[in-house]
Amino acid sequence: MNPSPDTPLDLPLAFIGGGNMASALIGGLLRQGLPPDRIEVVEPFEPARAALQQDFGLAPQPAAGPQLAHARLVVWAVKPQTFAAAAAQVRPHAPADALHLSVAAGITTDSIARWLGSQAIVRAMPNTPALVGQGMTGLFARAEVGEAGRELVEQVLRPTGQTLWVEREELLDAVTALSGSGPAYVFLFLEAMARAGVEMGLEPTDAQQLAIATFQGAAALAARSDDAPQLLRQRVTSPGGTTHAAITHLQEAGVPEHFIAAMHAAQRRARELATEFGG
Ligand SMILES: NC(=O)c1ccc[n+]([C@@H]2O[C@H](COP(=O)([O-])OP(=O)(O)OC[C@H]3O[C@@H](n4cnc5c(N)ncnc54)[C@H](OP(=O)(O)O)[C@@H]3O)[C@@H](O)[C@H]2O)c1
Ligand code: PRO
Repeated sequence: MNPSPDTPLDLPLAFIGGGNMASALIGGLLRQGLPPDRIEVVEPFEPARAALQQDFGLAPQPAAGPQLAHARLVVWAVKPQTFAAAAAQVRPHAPADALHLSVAAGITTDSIARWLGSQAIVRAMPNTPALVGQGMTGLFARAEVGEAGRELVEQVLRPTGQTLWVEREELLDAVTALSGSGPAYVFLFLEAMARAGVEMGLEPTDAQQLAIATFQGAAALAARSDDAPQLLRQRVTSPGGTTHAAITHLQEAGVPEHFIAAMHAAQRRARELATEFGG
């Protein structure tokens, strides 16, 4: 279980839950050359099973059973609310030495270890741009997970975008508030910018193109530049100009503070999920 980065992944995997996040990861694995018959999926929702079959040629099953007996890696892509019940169904069938990778928000590795009777657990917090290979995933491994296990997880996630390991598990709640939920903040801004553009007379498709290209361009500039975002912002803001008018309006309305408070709310919710559903 120690594949090099260039070796195509070829080991039996199981996904528990076959919804949005599972599909993003499975798409990446198949693009890497993993044969579809190496992937088992447990997914009780029939339309989700049909989509996995049609999109990826998989044969998902509605319930856990002997099909999980050979899984080397078990990926947990169920909602926090259903994790405990799913773990009780899977535990009798998953191999004792399998590595477990959870993408569930909030649910701690202590809870998962208790539910599964295993210490070999990595927690991941991906985001939906994983679907187009531009995701950002925060990772935390329990002390019992060795280097080979970490490398396996990185290989599974490589086609979905970037990864970042954190040393303390609680930091995953901050990752969740920032990059896990983050695409929704960006989409909210995109909606508002495009709506304003339409109010000012632009065609909806033109407004959308302008808004999306602006996000892509600004993000690419920030990623490639050595300068801080604050300096990049100042370069757009001519004294007494249009940007100054807009930024002044946002600051007077307290938008930056509200935005920071919103992210703290997301972090708090991640902690609440742990206590509500990790018992
Ligand atoms: N979406 C995101 O942006 C995002 C980002 C990072 C992390 N996550 C995490 O990823 C996890 C999955 O989120 P998602 O957006 O992919 O949700 P989703 O699309 O609803 O997928 C979860 C799937 O799990 C199925 N399921 C429920 N009980 C099950 C069981 N006992 N065994 C197997 N499968 C079961 C659900 O079926 P039913 O619909 O029938 O219940 C559903 O199809 C969550 O824990 C979330 O915190 C999501
Ligand atoms: N989607 C999940 C949620 O909203 C976790 C981060 C993104 O709870």
